[in-house]
Amino acid sequence: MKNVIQLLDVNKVYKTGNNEWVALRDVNLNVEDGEFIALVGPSGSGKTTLLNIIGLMDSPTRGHVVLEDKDVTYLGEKEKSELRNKYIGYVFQSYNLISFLTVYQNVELPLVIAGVPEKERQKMVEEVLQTIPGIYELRNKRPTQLSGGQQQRVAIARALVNRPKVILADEPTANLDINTGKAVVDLFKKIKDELGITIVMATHDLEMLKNCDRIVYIRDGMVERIEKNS
Ligand SMILES: Nc1ncnc2c1ncn2[C@@H]1O[C@H](COP(=O)(O)OP(=O)(O)OP(=O)(O)O)[C@@H](O)[C@H]1O
Repeated sequence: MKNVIQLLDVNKVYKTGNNEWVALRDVNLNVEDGEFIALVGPSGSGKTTLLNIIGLMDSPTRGHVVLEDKDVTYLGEKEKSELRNKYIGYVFQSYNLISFLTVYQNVELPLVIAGVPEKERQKMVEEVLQTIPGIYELRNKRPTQLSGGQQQRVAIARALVNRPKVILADEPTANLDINTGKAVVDLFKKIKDELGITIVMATHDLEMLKNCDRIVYIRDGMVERIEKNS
């Protein structure tokens, strides 16, 4: 199987004043095309830092990030942002929907930013609203009129709309009750199975691991162990 993401000896050191904090130490990880990976670890272990580095929102202090055979570690900002738009969809704990836009407009926004013509946008938004169960009928509502689970589904639709290769999800179930959280993880599994999209999800909730292919345990910025899910 082809690797979509490779992390090679990735280190991240944050400097604040005279203090240094090593957030990631020599992280090596390969993610295969179409895999569903969970990053698990306690608060402060480095999960968000790792997702930000994979998602080209932050750079490692040392080491390399390779996306589909291309070393992207030291690309310029412009190239990184182009890759981000075309390659990666993000899902956050707090949904990050824009409150004065409708569901439809929130999902459409990445396409507006990417300059996709209106006709094509309409087709792509309609398609993704139909792919994610239970949100098509909400398309004219605003985020504040939706439940947490519905908002997260809209955020997932927004992450999917530009047909990314990879979805990065940072604690996507943390604000949801257990059943709604499990439904969101089931949805990731469906997206992986039906669309072949690679998913990397950070979570500290061991109840959310059932659908994952591999579980990467992170502790103190290091990969402690990797387990295959049976
Ligand atoms: N910009 C920053 N400046 C300094 N230290 C930082 C910065 N961002 C993160 N850190 C530190 O790096 C460590 C890893 O943080 P990170 O957010 O990646 O952990 P996490 O596993 O995602 O935690 P949580 O589950 O609480 O979100 C933490 O100790 C954090 O305080």
